[in-house]
Amino acid sequence: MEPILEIRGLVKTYKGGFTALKGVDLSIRKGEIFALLGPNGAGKTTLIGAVCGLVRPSDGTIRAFGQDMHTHWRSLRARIGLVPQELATDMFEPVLRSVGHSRGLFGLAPDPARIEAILKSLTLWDKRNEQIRALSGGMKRRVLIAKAMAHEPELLFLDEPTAGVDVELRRDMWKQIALMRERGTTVILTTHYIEEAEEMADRVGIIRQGEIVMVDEKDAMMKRLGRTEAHITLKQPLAAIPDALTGLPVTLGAQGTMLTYRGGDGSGQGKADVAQITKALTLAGIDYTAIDQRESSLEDIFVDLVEGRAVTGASA
Ligand SMILES: Nc1ncnc2c1ncn2[C@@H]1O[C@H](COP(=O)(O)OP(=O)(O)OP(=O)(O)O)[C@@H](O)[C@H]1O
Repeated sequence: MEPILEIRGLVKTYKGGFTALKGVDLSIRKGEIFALLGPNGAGKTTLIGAVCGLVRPSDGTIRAFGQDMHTHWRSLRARIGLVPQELATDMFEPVLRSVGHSRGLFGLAPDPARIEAILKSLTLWDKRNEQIRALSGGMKRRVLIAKAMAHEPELLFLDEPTAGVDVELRRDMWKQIALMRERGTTVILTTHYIEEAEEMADRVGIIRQGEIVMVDEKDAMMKRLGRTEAHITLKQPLAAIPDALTGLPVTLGAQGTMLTYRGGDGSGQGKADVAQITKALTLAGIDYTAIDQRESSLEDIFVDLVEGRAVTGASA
């Protein structure tokens, strides 16, 4: 199936000469939730801006719904929604009018029933007659989502949808996003909250310094890059790593009382290795008092990738 969005060789060099995107390739599948993860300044907002017409690309092509965005701009842009990080306009408008107005901007006829349903689903209906500026930060964010949903986009970008919102609202938003996906909307969200990507995304892309360093199914990424880390506290210090552990990724701490294992591949190999280590220690008569073992999360994987430690490979 043709991707719903296909970005090829996208470059953005800002006026001052800074290149924020260095030839990005990315394909988004219809109906998926795609999380674009990256640290501050990685180029996430620039990438979204290029697709939504807020940033003029310096080079590259963007195709949406099988057509070139540059040549079919108006008709394609109307099918794309954007929830930006902040609301720039409309502060003095009442909620209902502002959200309703979003349809008109994209040339759609008014649909009060739909607007009512959206506002109710975001628990904004009671606030419909209030000016947006009078709402709390979290409520303002809901208004942004409502505005983006109002014109029934097939492809929806959410730029840091839950930055600075409380846990309850974050969970609410995740539910909203899941609902949109159920209705067939393709969702691309940017986030630095790894938890958000881990919770929501089907696929994850990691962007660093204007380059996509990895794109993969979330589950596959965790499996492929997953690691087990185990710290084994020994009763008596050792002078060297026991022979029985030769060949395993084990280090001995400076005091000789802590054996650390870092290895595995997310497939269970790590756990098996740790079991083998403890068995070998017991057989060698080496006592230990504690084992602290954990599997790496998407967060660890992300930090490794961003710091350039992990091997990259998968492509868009
Ligand atoms: N208008 C601009 N002129 C010059 N440089 C810019 C402009 N907009 C962004 N940049 C630079 O481009 C780089 C990427 O910025 P961008 O906002 O896309 O990153 P981001 O990944 O969205 O970051 P954040 O997570 O902080 O929102 C940054 O170094 C930023 O300073």
